Amino acid sequence: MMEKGLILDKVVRDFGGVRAVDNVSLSLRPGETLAVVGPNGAGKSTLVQLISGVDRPSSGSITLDGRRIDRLPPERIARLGLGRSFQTSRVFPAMTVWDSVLVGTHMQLLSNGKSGLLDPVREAAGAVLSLPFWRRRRAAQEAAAADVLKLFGDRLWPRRDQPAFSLSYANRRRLEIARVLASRPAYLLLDEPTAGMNPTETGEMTELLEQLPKLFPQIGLLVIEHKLSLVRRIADRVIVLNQGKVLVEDTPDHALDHPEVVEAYIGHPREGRKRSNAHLG
Ligand SMILES: Nc1ncnc2c1ncn2[C@@H]1O[C@H](COP(=O)(O)OP(=O)(O)OP(=O)(O)O)[C@@H](O)[C@H]1O
Repeated sequence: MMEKGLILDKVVRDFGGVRAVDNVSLSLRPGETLAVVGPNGAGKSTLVQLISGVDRPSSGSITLDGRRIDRLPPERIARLGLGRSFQTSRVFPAMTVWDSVLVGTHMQLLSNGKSGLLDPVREAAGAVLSLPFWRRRRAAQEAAAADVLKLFGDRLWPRRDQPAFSLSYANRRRLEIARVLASRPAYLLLDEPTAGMNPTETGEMTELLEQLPKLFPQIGLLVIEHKLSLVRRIADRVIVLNQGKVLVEDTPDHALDHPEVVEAYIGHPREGRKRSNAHLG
């Protein structure tokens, strides 16, 4: 039977003499939020690149819903249902907020298509002649785009006609997440979603991430994040990486209060939870 989930089995990535990812096994199931944390150089970014197909493991395997993906290019992996955001925002600068999110809804069509491609003649005819199938689909896409933009409160919806380049840094990051959400991925990989955000913006993003499993109950969320207070709030499970290896895998409180984890983060074992919280959020 097909095993549902994103599954890494003994994944290794060597760069010359440096083993950036060392025998990492993990699984993310539909409906689950998994956070991956670790100090600088732990291998988090390399892991993201491997899962999303930007880089290939030196050994080991990665499967998505039973299908090997570790030799597939990123766009194929995206069409199989893995959406991702980047550490720095990657939006189309001249496109409006609205059109950017509509592009996301279009990605969903591609991943639903059997071959991953739409019939160009039918599509062109639909658009030029405004055929019923095309109008119906367009209306559904517009409704989906509006729903996703409204998830971000008044941050994006009132700015929907603005080009992405005119947005603040935080709004560009929100837009990137909105676009990938609009593609309705089965699994969503968020690479430091609050990087560069101030405490208010981080708080809003935390609330949104808390809401996502309620809004999209089947989505599997994999979040790479430095802010451990956010991780404590959103994650069902936490994997702590250190020097490429899985140091601990547990519930947030157990994982983040584990003495080895505290030591890996701050260089010495902590003396009490209160003190560790000051460092570990
Ligand atoms: N392309 C590369 N060539 C050589 N070494 C690399 C390469 N990419 C990563 N590394 C090394 O692999 C190790 C893990 O790096 P990685 O960027 O994955 O860690 P990280 O946990 O994402 O760190 P940070 O939190 O600082 O982003 C580091 O020692 C890094 O120097």
